[in-house]
Amino acid sequence: MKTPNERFALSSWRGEFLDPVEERAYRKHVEPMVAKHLRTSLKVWAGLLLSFGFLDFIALGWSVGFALIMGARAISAALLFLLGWRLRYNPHWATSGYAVTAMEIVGFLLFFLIHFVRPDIAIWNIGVTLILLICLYIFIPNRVVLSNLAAACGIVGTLLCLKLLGAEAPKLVGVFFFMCLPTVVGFAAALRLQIVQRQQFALHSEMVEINTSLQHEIERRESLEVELQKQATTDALTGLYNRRQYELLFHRERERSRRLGTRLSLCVLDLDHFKHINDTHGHDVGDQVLRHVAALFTRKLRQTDIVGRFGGEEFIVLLPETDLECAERLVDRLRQCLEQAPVEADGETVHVTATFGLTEVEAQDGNIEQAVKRADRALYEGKQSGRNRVVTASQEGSEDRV
Ligand SMILES: Nc1nc2c(ncn2[C@@H]2O[C@H](COP(=O)(O)OP(=O)(O)OP(=O)(O)O)[C@@H](O)[C@H]2O)c(=O)[nH]1
Repeated sequence: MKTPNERFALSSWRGEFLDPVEERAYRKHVEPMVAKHLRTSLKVWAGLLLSFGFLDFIALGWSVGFALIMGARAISAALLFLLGWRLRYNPHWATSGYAVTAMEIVGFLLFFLIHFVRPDIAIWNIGVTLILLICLYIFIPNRVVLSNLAAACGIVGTLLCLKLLGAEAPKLVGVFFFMCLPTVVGFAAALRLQIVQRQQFALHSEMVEINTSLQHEIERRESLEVELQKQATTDALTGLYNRRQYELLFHRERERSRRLGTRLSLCVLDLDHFKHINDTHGHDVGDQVLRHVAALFTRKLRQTDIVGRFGGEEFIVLLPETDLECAERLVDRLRQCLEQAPVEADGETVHVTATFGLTEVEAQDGNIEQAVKRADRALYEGKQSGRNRVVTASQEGSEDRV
């Protein structure tokens, strides 16, 4: 794993990232903006080329020389427009810099023609070359190496043209130094700009990475919180509410039924001879039976009914908006369902029954314990009188239902 300093190290003379992966990422990042600016620059370049033809016409009139220069201008402008159009579909050409470098070299070659057709404006031609040299570093975005190459073509070509037109060595040396000046200035400015832009990109990338890892950390902590919350409120084996959570839900439901004046019933149930199931079929099968019971009750009851596991093989069901009579019918249906739905576990069929103790939550019940105690008493009676039955706890005593 590279450190940020290694990843974002820059070449001091190319002004590009030494790491090719980072350089590619940077170019991709700036591609749309660079391609847009380059397209505008190419249009301006082509417009200037064509409009300067007017000066040639004033100097040369309708002549072979004018036709040659205008032809060269028209070819250059057409190539510039073509490149601008292709950039729309290949925006990476802008950041790679090769296409525009080739265009500049072709442009220089056509420009050299003017030296021969209009030797009368040699000083003007050299002046324009000086401006072109500095423009190169703007036209080839983010690639000073390629700008240097195009500038070298421009300088060597201009000197060659002047030599062919008979310029002496001192003049050539003077022009050479003169042309080096904008080249050095353009190179230094572009290199500095390139380095600063890439440094900004490096900072931006680091920020994005830090943000992303922070986001992941937040998500991890959120899911951990959800998991902890689940562990704190539910029973790991059955997924039902545990005793602690059940007490909170009981209080909420009791308050609601008091406020709305509705009835609330509570049922405690205990599987019959569960120890025997464990001893005969093993603890794993016993666990499967507990899960089966939890799933069956959750499926058969309403969404508003609340099922919990109070530990061991004891379950509790809270039935909002249900009076004792309705609750008794409903719980007896549950009892029958359980009796008629044996558990298929590890190739064995295990018949399960349960005994249910039922009570209605009363106004004077301060907490769940009082209601559970009544239901437990009824449950105990049910166990005593033969199991697999619903026993209702009432003020006077308990009523049996088998
Ligand atoms: N497999 C399994 N067994 C459990 C779990 N919790 C408690 N038990 C077992 O449940 C059995 C409860 O046995 P008892 O309290 O004697 O009750 P019982 O055998 O159902 O008898 P009655 O309630 O009188 O019908 C014990 O053997 C416990 O070990 C559990 O999470 N998984």
